[in-house]
Amino acid sequence: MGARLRIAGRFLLFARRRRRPDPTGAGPDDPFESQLPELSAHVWHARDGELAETGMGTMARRLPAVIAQAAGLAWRANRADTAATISLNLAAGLFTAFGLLATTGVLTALFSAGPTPGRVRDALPSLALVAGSVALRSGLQAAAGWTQARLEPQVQRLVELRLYEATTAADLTALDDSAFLDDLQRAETRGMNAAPQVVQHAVDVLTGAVGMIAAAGTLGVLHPLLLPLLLLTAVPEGWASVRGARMRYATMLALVGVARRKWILSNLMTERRHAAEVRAFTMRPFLLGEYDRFAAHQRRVELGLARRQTYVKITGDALKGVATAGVYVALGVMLWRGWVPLAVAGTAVLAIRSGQTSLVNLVFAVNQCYEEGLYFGDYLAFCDTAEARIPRRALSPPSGPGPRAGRRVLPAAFDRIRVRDVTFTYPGSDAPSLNGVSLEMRRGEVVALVGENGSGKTTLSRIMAGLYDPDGGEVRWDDVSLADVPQDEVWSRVAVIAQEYTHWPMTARQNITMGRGPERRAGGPEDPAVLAAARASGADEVVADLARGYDTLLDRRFRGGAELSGGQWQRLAVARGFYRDAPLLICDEPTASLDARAEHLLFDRIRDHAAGRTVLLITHRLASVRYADRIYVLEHGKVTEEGDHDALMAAGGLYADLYSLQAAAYRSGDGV
Ligand SMILES: Nc1ncnc2c1ncn2[C@@H]1O[C@H](COP(=O)(O)OP(=O)(O)OP(=O)(O)O)[C@@H](O)[C@H]1O
Repeated sequence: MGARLRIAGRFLLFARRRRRPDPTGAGPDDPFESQLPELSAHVWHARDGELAETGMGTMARRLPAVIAQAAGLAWRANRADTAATISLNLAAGLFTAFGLLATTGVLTALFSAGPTPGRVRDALPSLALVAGSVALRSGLQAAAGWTQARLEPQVQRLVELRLYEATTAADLTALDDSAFLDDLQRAETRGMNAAPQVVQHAVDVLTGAVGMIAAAGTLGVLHPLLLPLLLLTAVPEGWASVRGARMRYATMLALVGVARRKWILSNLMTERRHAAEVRAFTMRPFLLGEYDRFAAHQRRVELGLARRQTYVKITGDALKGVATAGVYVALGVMLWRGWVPLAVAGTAVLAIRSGQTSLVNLVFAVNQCYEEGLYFGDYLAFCDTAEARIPRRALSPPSGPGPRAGRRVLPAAFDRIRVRDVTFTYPGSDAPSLNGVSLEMRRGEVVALVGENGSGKTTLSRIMAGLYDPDGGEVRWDDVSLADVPQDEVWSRVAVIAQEYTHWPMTARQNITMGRGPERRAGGPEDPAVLAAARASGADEVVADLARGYDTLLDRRFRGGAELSGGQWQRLAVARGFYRDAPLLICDEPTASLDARAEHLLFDRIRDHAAGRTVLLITHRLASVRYADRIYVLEHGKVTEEGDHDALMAAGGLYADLYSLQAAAYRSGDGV
């Protein structure tokens, strides 16, 4: 009963959605080119081909697969609840059929000859059977509703985990790929939520089908001609539902790019970190105007959808009315001709009504199951794509004492790291960002990478950190190539202080340990490693001013949360790098936000830190680079100069130019 009410409610919502007014007359076929040229790229319409497949035949063909997927998902989420949901629904259907057949007994007794009290008495046993089967059916349906309600959150959890497991392990370049990001958004915002819906609608399909079979079986028993009449009423309803689903899916696909742009713009207008710039650069009218442009387009497309859906619904309803009238006329003719007795005709009317209700539910559930199945299909396709983009060597073997055969281990105390002839092009880029780069670092050295903006320093550091795989060439720690080592093992041996680091919305301690260190017990001493890292980076001074010290939550969006300045955040980011205590420390512009004293101190600390370890330092502050053991100058993805400060100054190349420029600015006293 609950399931029926839910279906009926959803049907009303669905019908209401279809009946929205349409003042503009625009539809999803509107040319994007004329209205939103930036969204006309083929990537936004990459799935157009799929639409052509979505018809009644396609639905019939694909539905079993969708139901099988739903069943498999539910089975993995919880076997007992899945088995209970299916068997309880089947049992409820049996009792529906039984109740309908028992009704014939009631009507036969009531329409027989003889005095009324006697006829009523004769009908009582059948009546008791009808009442009993109705009560049992309701009880079984309620129990099925309960097990189904238990199942849905478990399914949701399963699909969420799969998606996030894939996105956090996928190759980093996947997240630079706009097609991947589009698919991710569709999978996350729509596809993932479709999973429990698919399971729910698959159960509704089962319930509707069982109810329908019960009614059809009863009609077949009563008179074989009645069965095709019932099925006739299904065709218009089915046609209208399938067309409606197809239109909605087409619209969703057409709007996916617009939805993503709107989402990006809404973030820009609501996120705290953009708020100051939005005001200072008077970007408000621009952002609002852009948002409205996309929203207006979306509204036009959706109104067009509502208009076309209304036509389809009206046509479907009219055809269904004609078919139902035909059924009753046929029943009348059968009665008139004496092919069926009155009691059977009475039961047939009940069975037809019950069958039609089940049919409406079934058609609606099939339609919803298919529609949600399309979104769920997007989710599954995305998960497959994302999982395919997890490098095969990404993760260490889950258990066991050592690496699997063929896997190498990075030497803990390496002598040297060699980058040999590394080439790398970002996906979708024409020009390589690195073109045959080679360099060498020995243990205990501070090696600096310098070069103008866009010369490839960050890209190279990411390859050395094992975040990107080079297209050509290799990185070796002694005789072990990074390509032969599980990525998570590389990451555990490298600490990166990134140029664009995250302001983790967590406590100051968690910002340093990033979930690695043991949580301090209340009142217990602070982890000495946290204290040492904070001292080395100057984060200890930041924490000393926080109301709850290391336990202070660093996010103003939460009550009691604190906010830090850019330089204070950077000190925490540096502390995070030191805390990891890895043999290779990569510092990409670690002092960009630091004041002069903190910067000077930090370069000293980095040199201290290098003792026994190795540091790759990327910075534009060339005064700090002069003490590096070796300096590599990158230009347009190639190493053009190499040596220590004195050698490079003597060479008189780009390094000498840049260094002299900075030094002159300081000497003249008017440089900034
Ligand atoms: N995610 C990306 N996708 C495509 N191209 C990228 C990406 N990141 C960087 N690039 C390109 O690669 C080249 C090198 O960029 P990289 O960030 O390595 O330079 P950089 O030397 O670190 O610059 P900066 O001094 O400004 O930090 C640039 O031309 C840049 O446009």
